[in-house]
Amino acid sequence: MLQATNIRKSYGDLAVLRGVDLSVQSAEVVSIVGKSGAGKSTLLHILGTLDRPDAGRLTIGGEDVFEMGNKRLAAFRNERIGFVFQFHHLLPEFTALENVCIPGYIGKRDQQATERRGMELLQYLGLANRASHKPGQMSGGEQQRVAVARALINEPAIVFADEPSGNLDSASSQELHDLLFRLRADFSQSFIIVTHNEELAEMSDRRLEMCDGILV
Ligand SMILES: Nc1ncnc2c1ncn2[C@@H]1O[C@H](COP(=O)(O)OP(=O)(O)OP(=O)(O)O)[C@@H](O)[C@H]1O
Repeated sequence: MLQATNIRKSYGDLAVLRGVDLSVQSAEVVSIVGKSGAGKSTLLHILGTLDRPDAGRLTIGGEDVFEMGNKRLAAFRNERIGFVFQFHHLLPEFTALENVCIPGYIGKRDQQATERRGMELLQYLGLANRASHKPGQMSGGEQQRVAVARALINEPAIVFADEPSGNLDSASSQELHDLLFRLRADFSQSFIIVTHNEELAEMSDRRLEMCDGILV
């Protein structure tokens, strides 16, 4: 599903990524841990095509992403990649359903089909009765599940999550972690998750550690 080879990135004299290799299969959940400043977010942004490396190759679903121009890459990102961040970044003036559907609207997908899938996802996540609520009317755990539905609306090849439970209490964290594994089981969804949560890292198929600019 994803193959990264010899990914390198420096900021000035600071070599943050020194040749990262990673391959992720369909329906695989991979966690990346490591101390603060180790380069985890830098790597996740590059694998998620939000940033370009200084060197290295990345294929997602067989497509060589850094060979694409910016416009094509933006369309590819919209269609094939989902993101879940620590802070859900929902738009406060839109309902839960509208927030979930935004990547579908941006990708100019059929509006009715997008909204039908959005409702199905909210139902799957136990949020059907929150569809017309705005983020401010929902709990932190509910908002983060809406963000997960938004990540899934375009049926991405892979979902990247940066500290997805970092801002949740322990019960909501547990619920979110269970949800990720349910999505893997039911939809063969692949995830790459940066986390400081050891419980989540231990549940994953592989727990990798960023250390001296490489993954071990
Ligand atoms: N745009 C940038 N310009 C310069 N230096 C940067 C930039 N982004 C990150 N860095 C530096 O690169 C290193 C890796 O940062 P990164 O955010 O990837 O670490 P991290 O492992 O995700 O840390 P944390 O666990 O604290 O989120 C840090 O030393 C950081 O200060």
